Amino acid sequence: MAATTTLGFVLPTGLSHRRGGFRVSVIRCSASPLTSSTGAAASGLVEKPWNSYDARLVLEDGSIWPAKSFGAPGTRVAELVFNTSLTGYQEILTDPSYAGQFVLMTNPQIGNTGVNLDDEESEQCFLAGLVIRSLSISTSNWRCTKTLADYLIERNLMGIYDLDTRAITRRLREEGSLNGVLSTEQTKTDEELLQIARSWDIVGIDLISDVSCKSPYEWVDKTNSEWDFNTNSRDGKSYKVIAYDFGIKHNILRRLSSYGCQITVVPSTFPASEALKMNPDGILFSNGPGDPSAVPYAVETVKELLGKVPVYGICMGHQLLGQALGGKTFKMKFGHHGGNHPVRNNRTGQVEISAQNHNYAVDPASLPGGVEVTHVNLNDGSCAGLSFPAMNVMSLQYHPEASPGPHDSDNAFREFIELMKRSKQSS
Ligand SMILES: NC(=O)CC[C@H](N)C(=O)O
Repeated sequence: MAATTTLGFVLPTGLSHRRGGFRVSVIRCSASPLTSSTGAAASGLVEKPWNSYDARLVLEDGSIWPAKSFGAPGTRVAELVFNTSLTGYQEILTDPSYAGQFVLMTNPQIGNTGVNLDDEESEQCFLAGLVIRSLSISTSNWRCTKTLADYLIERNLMGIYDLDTRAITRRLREEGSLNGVLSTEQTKTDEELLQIARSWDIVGIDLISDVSCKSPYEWVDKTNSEWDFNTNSRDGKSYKVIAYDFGIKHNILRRLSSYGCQITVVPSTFPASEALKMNPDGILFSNGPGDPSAVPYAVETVKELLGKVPVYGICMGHQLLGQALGGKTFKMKFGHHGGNHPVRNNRTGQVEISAQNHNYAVDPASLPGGVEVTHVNLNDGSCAGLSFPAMNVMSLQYHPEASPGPHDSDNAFREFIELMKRSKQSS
């Protein structure tokens, strides 16, 4: 049955939603603009120092969010997630784990520190677009080399503002993650965009192959000496580590390097047999985008390495390890994205405030005996870390390297060094 929308459109019949349960009508939602480029003097508002034009965010539940664009033009489909970090938008923009996603920042004002070359977490921006309430009218920071708007345009990345990010976040918390379409194309109707959002899915897609490096390389950069910390616990020894790049963030490599690791980064498809021939002291499985159950080849590689050498998994790496140990992963309602997630370290009883970015998790009930849940997310009780001492395995669902976020969990890098040291001594 065709349905009439609030705008008087008639939705094409057969526009049924794949998950069901959503309202069929298209609903236009609005947020009063915080800035204006037309009649600025008359209204008393400040003239914006960027070019903006109309844009829309259309969500698969039928809600339409008129907005202004400050980034690249175009039409993109992706999964919308919200991030509660107060700052660190540049690290978020360059975190390859966000491939296939739009990131909505809950902090209402973004852009005031601009961007710089040092805070990049990878060479590229892989996410599909940035959604914010308000773009800072002025940019001021001693490290700033460019405004956020110029950066997005240069990287052909979409960015929109002037929409009610608080209302959208509440919707995501209630309904769960939603697919959506961001568009600046006025020729496309709301219904066409809705159709695109509803016929796309992130589940079951291998997003790792697009973000992984194409050939092995050596990594040497440490954390800048001015900003390094936890330096007392270093023993000056060097450990040879192979880092599997499933979308690796540079700060994982900087922290490993600061702790004395000599690192070779290898592509996601690098054969386990070749990795073992390089005789590493340890192997790191990195973070990465998308559905961990959609990359069985990576799980196979992890399985082949288990028990041969100490291994450390971070986020996607943790999820691959969970599967390689015999467990299952599942999609969470809206995931964890932010720099303020409390995690309990079950071994010490201490609580760490952690940086997180994931939509999937390992189901601890699916894991075999002997695998220990070492960390628990205190917001929802989900599994945040694993250990399997018999095979020298450790993993975290979150980001001990921060960037952006607190450094409470940095000690996990020292634990990996200890694991490699003990294994070396006993062999
Ligand atoms: N940061 C990551 O490695 C993300 C892991 C995975 N893609 C998820 O969303 O759960």
